Amino acid sequence: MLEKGNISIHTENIFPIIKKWLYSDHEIFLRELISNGVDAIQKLSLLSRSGQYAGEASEPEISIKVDKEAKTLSISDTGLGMTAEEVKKYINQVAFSSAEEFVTKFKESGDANIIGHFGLGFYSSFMVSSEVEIDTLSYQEGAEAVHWRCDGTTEFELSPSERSTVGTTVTLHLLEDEQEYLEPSRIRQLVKTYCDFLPVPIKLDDEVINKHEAPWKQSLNSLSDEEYLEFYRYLYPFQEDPLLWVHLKTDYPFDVNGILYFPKLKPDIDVTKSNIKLFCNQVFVSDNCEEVIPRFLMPLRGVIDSPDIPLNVSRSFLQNDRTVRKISEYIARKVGDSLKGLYRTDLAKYISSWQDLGTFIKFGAMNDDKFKQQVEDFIIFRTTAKLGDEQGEEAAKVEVQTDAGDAWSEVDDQKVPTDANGYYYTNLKDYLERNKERHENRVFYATDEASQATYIALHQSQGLEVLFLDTFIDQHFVTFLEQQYSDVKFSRVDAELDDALLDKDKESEIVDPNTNQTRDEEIKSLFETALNLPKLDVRTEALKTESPDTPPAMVLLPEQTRRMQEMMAMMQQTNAEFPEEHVLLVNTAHPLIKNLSKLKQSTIVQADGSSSPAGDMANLICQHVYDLALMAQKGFDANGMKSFVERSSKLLTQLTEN
Ligand SMILES: Nc1ncnc2c1ncn2[C@@H]1O[C@H](COP(=O)(O)OP(=O)(O)OP(=O)(O)O)[C@@H](O)[C@H]1O
Repeated sequence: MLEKGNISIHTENIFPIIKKWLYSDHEIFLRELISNGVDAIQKLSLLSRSGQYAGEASEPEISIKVDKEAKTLSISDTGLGMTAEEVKKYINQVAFSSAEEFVTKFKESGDANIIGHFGLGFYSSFMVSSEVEIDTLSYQEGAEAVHWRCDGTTEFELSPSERSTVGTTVTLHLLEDEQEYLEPSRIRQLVKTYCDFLPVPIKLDDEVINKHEAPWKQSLNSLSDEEYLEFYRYLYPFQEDPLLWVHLKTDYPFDVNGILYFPKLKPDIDVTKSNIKLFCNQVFVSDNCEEVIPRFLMPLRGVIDSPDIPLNVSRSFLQNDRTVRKISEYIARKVGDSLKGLYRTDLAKYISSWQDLGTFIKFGAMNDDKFKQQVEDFIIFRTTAKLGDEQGEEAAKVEVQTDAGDAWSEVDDQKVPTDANGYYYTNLKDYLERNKERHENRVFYATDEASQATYIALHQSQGLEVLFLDTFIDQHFVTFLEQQYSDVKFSRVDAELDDALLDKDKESEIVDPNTNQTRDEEIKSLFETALNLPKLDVRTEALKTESPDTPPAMVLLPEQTRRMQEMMAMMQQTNAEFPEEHVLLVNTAHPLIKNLSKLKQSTIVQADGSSSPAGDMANLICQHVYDLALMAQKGFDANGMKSFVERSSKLLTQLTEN
């Protein structure tokens, strides 16, 4: 027996406390022991490279052996080993003092989250073992192999060892409850989870069981697209391929490596849960990076590896840590840069990915001012403008000299790209610039192509450009944009009609010498009487377009009223009801309305005050016109549809009777 002694540990009953609180995380012991082995291997290779170790270094490897009979699990490395003095210093003092520190911290904070992140290192082996042995031979010249044994009390034994190769073997005598770690499948699973990307081969019964290449550690230009995709498929099997990716790599002022992927997003992305795997020096730490990356980056996937992210601290500490904040800003900036890069170099791909990228980018812009500044010119909107038709022709005229230098040929690769459905896209700046002359600082937008088709068509017929803001985030995004660009007003196509759509020059002839009513006033009161809806605002205007599709009337929802309604509905978590207060704009230029006016003039008020059949008919037609306008705006619910059908039949009957 070489030496017997007492491990200096001041916190009494430390074992039961740690065993209890670490219960759910027992498995991390393997990660800790393997990473100690990898550290030792890297230290030896450093010594060898700097000429401080001239001996023969064995092939770097970690070897795991299971002895089911003896109920032992051993982890061997070909690292630098330890002398007896080092065992006393590093194992008895350092390893155990980190355990002590853990208990103190745990007592202070009472935060169970620190457990998972706490590198208990060597000490964690006692969570699963009744006894732990170390056999180690230091690389140092003349060093003697040492055997250390401890049964989980504060007593240890140090004696000579048979070991003849430089390196360390840690042997665990597994507790009765922990025999699962004798199963090779369990060991494989743990290695795959925590140690897959460690830079050293890890062998189980002589077979390498880790991937041992970490793609994110490779230099930026060394990976092919196929390799990035392969890595993604490895991390997220059975998922659709990602749209694009960013390779992060910096070592100053902090050390961060990683690959982040933009997945194809479901419309209902969960922005509260991160899918990014956090590593520390290639050792897997956690499946989420919620404290480390900005919230808007949560939908991204991939890996972030940084030894500069403190792991042995609580969540709130992490969120307030300066380095972590800087890292988070760095990641956001890199993501912004990569989007910018794609926009500039491959607009067609950018547009085709917009469906998935858009929500994410808008969310980011709303949440992070720096990100917004980076991406604002790359936030694009589907537009009704036929950008390609104008610019495409121009582009087609561009001629370049061919390689031979003797001929000029036309190229049309400058064509404005569209999405798969042939739609064009624009950013806000270009939209405002293009439409400056006609409607300065005013943006017309639609939120639903189908239900707002009439309104969109009307705008298009007068050459007014409409943007589509039709994803779930756009309602907030419009408000956000108006705050950002305080001069710019957004109005939905059905909110009010621009002067460009109205014929303001038509004369207002007086039609009734008795009442002095103009034709417009007469139509207005005709509708008001027929509909009898006090909250409805009936307005008359002559719509400009000559197209036969121009409707006889349209329902308008003033922008602010509608937004209030939507906000209230959102707060109460209901669907916005169709507001009773809306505008019925009657198109006096429409033949139907002109005829209606004539029909009205033929109305005879009878002696008992009731109107003649012609008056009835005028009323019914007013109803019908209003119904059609409503239908173009929102459709009917069941009751609405029933009365619509009833009224229609009544009207048609009357028409056929006459
Ligand atoms: N396999 C090994 N080969 C050589 N030295 C080792 C080995 N395992 C542990 N040591 C020494 O013991 C020390 C304490 O190890 P321990 O795992 O408790 O803490 P750590 O690795 O320093 O930190 P952490 O708590 O992050 O794991 C190490 O710093 C190292 O010097």
